[in-house]
Amino acid sequence: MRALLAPLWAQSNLNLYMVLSSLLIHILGLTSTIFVMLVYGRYLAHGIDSTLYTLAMGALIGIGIEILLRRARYKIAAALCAAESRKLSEKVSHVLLNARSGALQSHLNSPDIGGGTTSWLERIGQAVSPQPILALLDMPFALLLLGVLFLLSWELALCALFVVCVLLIFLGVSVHRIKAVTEHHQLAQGQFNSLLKNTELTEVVRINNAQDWLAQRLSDDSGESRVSKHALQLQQEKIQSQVRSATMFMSVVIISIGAALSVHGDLNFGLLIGANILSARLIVLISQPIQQVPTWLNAIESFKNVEAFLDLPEETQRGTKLPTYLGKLSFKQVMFSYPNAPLMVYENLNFELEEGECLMVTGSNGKGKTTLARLITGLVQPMRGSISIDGVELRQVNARWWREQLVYLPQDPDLLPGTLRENMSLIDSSIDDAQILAALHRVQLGGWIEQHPEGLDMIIQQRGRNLALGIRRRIAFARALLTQGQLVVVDEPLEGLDKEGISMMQRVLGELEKEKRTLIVISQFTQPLKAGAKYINLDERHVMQISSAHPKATSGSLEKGALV
Ligand SMILES: Nc1ncnc2c1ncn2[C@@H]1O[C@H](COP(=O)(O)OP(=O)(O)OP(=O)(O)O)[C@@H](O)[C@H]1O
Repeated sequence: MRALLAPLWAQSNLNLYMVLSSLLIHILGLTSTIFVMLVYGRYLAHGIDSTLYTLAMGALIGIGIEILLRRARYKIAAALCAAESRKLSEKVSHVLLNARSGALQSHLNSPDIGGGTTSWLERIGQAVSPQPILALLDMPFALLLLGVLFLLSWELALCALFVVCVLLIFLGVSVHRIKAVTEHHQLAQGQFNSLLKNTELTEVVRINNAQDWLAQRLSDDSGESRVSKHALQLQQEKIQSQVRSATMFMSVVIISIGAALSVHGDLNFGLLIGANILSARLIVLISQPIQQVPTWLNAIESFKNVEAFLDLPEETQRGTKLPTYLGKLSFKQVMFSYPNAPLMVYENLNFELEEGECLMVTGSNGKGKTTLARLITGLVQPMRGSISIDGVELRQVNARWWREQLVYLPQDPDLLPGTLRENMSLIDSSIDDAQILAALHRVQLGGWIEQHPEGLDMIIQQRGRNLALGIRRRIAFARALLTQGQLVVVDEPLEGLDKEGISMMQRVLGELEKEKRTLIVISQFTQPLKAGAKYINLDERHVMQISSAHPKATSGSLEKGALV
């Protein structure tokens, strides 16, 4: 809660101004009460018109100043809230861009996080906004009104206090109920939203004739979400109706007791009306922040999520940068499992590669080939054991520097929204068009780019999914080659490639090997190996050792020939 009220102590000078202006606003708020009392006491008693004009003018000036002060206070609060929201979203963006990928994915994929960073920030933004903040700032001034009411009539002040206490008890019960309803609503809404996202997979739905199935799920989940929303609205309406009833009840109590006091000569009529106005304002000041409770509950839950998110471990940016990386890589007793996954991916993985050596990694689907590439690239970290490069623990190494040492072709590469040029020079903005075109020629995309009307200015859409798979993989390979890294990791290098693409891949990998780069070729097909290449079969689940044996090629890879 303290964090949600951060704008209240963000900048002491502005906050002091807000507090002082609130004090003035509430003093000026007494204008109408004083006006009524004076009209009754002076004008009605003596009937002098100029007294009425003066009083009316004074009241109008008071109200005018109050309006101006409220407006200025609102603007300051809005600026402070916007600054706090900006700070928070910058922190969240920083974590999104720098947290360890594995930790980030498992956190965001967890079922009970309710929405994701955008909806967290949206809910927090609703609470960290001027209206709820000012309502809270105004609340203590209820004591000022109560004090003035005591000065006017202690009997009426006690009555008002009684009504306020009754109202607070009722509101307390409603707030308690609304807490449970809000939690349920957030959960139901989260499920509905995640299902809605799946409807974006329209082709899968159509190909599998899954319209009825999805429509039923959507209807069930939207029903659940609707029911919980109605329950929430009902509770909100209950709070508002309690406030309305309390206002009317307060009026009846004040007028009745006040009338009785007037009859006995203990209170004049002007005081009675003034007390009635004050008590109505009292209810407003007390109830305003309480009506914001659903917004705060929403935000508190989201804030807890954001706090856990901000605690995610970041990639090592301050770690060691080796003067040069020779290309050695070693895995020692590496154990790895994805968070919350029932099975270990590896229990004890060992291998060592010297500079310029070649390793072939194979294994059936799901045996951890891609995971091995993710461990090498530092996207995920081992639970036990060590990965070292040139004898230095990978954990200690600066993550950005390490990525510059890698030529990594993922199995399912993505491109980022932007131009092709921007995509090709992500790792180093000084890469020029000539270098990009040379890389594209190297993967035999020279003709393709020359024929394209926009050339390197072509806009990449849908993470590159609008491009043919083979083209996207070649672009990703060309982009990876631009790092000139010493360690080459290619995951299913032949996937999606045509005959020409396959011979390109064989040629380029051969060139890289001749350049003495260390090569890791990951493929579910046991490629015919070059003599001397090391080999790991991840199907052998126990201790996995390098073997120089020449595995038989599977039928899927026979015609493709040796990769390197
Ligand atoms: N992000 C993830 N969270 C949880 N489990 C995962 C995640 N990614 C992969 N896995 C699991 O880890 C295991 C190894 O997956 P991996 O993708 O490394 O296998 P693979 O050998 O590359 O498979 P394929 O041949 O199909 O590409 C699988 O059981 C998979 O379900």
